[in-house]
Amino acid sequence: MPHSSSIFVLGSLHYDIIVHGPGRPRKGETVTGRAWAPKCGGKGGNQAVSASRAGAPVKFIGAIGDDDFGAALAANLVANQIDTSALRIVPDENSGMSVAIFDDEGDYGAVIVSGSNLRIDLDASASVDFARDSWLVLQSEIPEHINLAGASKMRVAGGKVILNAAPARPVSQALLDQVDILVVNAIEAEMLAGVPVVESLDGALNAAKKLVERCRSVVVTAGGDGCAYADNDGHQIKMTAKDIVVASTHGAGDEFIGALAAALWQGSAIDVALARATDAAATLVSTPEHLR
Ligand SMILES: OC[C@H]1O[C@H](O)[C@H](O)[C@@H]1O
Repeated sequence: MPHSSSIFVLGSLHYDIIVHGPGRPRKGETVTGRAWAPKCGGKGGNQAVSASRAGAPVKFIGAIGDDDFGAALAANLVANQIDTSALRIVPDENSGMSVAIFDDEGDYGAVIVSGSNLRIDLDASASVDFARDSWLVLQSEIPEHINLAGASKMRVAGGKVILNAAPARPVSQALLDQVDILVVNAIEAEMLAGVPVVESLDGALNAAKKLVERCRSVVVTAGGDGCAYADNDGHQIKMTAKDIVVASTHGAGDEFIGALAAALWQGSAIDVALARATDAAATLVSTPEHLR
């Protein structure tokens, strides 16, 4: 494995506010919550931190506003040994942010405001030096044309591309043609496959087999059950997750993606990489937010 290669995460940074309350308020209602906590997030940021903690060198390509939230998001990347030389400050825009409201059952709903994440400028990031044996990790929280430009550039350089098509939105075939591994959950799989997907290991495998018509290889996650993989060489894997007590599922998919990318960058075979990703997500989900 050449030392010049890295994992590049091109994506979103959000300053997350996590609210724990009795549930989401209805129209016109004010409810009293139990606790709140700030957290550095965004699917891109979370995946970068996960990959770095799993032992890979990570460079982040993104954009923050010139505000305290942006400064905190950048500092969090640096604290996690992530190279921020391709992180741009957009002077006239707010940093991205998200509010997630958890109910007492541990389920949540969230609102994200993209802000500076919509202003990522790949061309202005002179320090983006994609190389052979590198991996590019993308999500669906930034404009698709930026994902497509990044994916095309990485493929030309001879590297590999992972697209976590989250949150659910349509993805063009032009982008999927540049992707080596597509990772989706059941909801995202339904949108991309155009058929209902049952959240179970068998449901995930069926969806992965269907989505291979659109992308070379596909991972469909199935929550606490694990995940399934299929590729256009006919390989299929069902990976069972270990039983855990759920503390919070917030960011579980991101932990999975980061660990998957790190394992693949380290040269692991896909079955080993999926096992590591599944374990990493289970560990995160069983760890209370304040201990992460
Ligand atoms: O996957 C969790 C992430 O999604 C949203 O982007 C939030 O910012 C949060 O950190």
